[in-house]
Amino acid sequence: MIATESLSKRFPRVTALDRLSMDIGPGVTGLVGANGAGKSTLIKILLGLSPASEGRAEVLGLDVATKGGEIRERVGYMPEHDCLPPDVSATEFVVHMARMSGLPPAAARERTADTLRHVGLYEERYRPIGGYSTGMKQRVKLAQALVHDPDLVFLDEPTNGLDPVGRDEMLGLIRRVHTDFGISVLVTSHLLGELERTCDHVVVIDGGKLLRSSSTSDFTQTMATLAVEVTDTDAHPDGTRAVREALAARGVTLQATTEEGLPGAGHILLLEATGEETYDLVRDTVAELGLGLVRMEQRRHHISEVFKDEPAPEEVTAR
Ligand SMILES: Nc1ncnc2c1ncn2[C@@H]1O[C@H](COP(=O)(O)OP(=O)(O)OP(=O)(O)O)[C@@H](O)[C@H]1O
Repeated sequence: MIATESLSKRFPRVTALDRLSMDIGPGVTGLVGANGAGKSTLIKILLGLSPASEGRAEVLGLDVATKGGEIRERVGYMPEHDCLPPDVSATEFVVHMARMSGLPPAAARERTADTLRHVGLYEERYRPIGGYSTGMKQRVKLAQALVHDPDLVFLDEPTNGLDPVGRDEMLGLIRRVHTDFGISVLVTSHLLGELERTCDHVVVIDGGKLLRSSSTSDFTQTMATLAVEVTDTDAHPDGTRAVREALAARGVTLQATTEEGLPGAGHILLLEATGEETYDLVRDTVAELGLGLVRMEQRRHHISEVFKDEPAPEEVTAR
């Protein structure tokens, strides 16, 4: 679907992409990187909107340097920032975008209604966009990216500005773009955790360089960290320590880091989760010690935190 070969983009003061080589197949792929990693720059080059300084890239087998127009006919794009006209309705806007991509009027109206229904905006479709919530605006942006039935969509930070429920809904919608319509997706985020749940494949970039490109299952195996926080009791005045010792005796790998927990509770224990059985083991251990479980959650990693110590590979093509 997407292939880049030693792709670089240099601005006068910054190298936004640095010899990036990767190969992305069909399905839902996450492009993860901290702010400024080069995600939006890569998307603009892949759409043929901005020239690369060096190297080459193909989207759907088309060279981005010469076939930008054809690429944009077959690829949908949801930009990161708010770019919606406030005084028109979702229907008017999406019909307009469908017409811009070449659909005749009747087909544009029909596809708009279908797409707005799919993104969950059907009831609200005649209200002006200016009165929409952030989540609704993100859905309009998603709808306009899908309306011309592309083979592939680029979604730039679609969960930005959303609360946890809105994020989950958007991630579910993105998954269905692929499962219901067979459209492949490249979705960017600065949170690896949320893409783990949605994507088949994850590409991580940092400072414009490729850090890693692998299937999501490979990631989750190495990344599943469980954060556990317990209360103290008279019998166990340092509850965290008691749990740590009991879990270590049961063969659970504990990570060195601890951090402050909620007021009144102990410190946070970080441990490696190998699967559902780790959750059961923690719950049973805490109960046997007579402690209260304040929280047990899978850690959502901030990408810069996870990868800051890893050396960047010279050139990696993983797929
Ligand atoms: N037109 C431009 N002129 C100069 N520098 C730019 C330009 N566009 C991007 N950059 C720089 O290139 C680097 C990569 O930016 P880019 O927008 O691609 O990052 P990003 O990963 O998409 O992050 P964000 O999510 O914050 O947009 C940044 O240092 C940015 O300041």
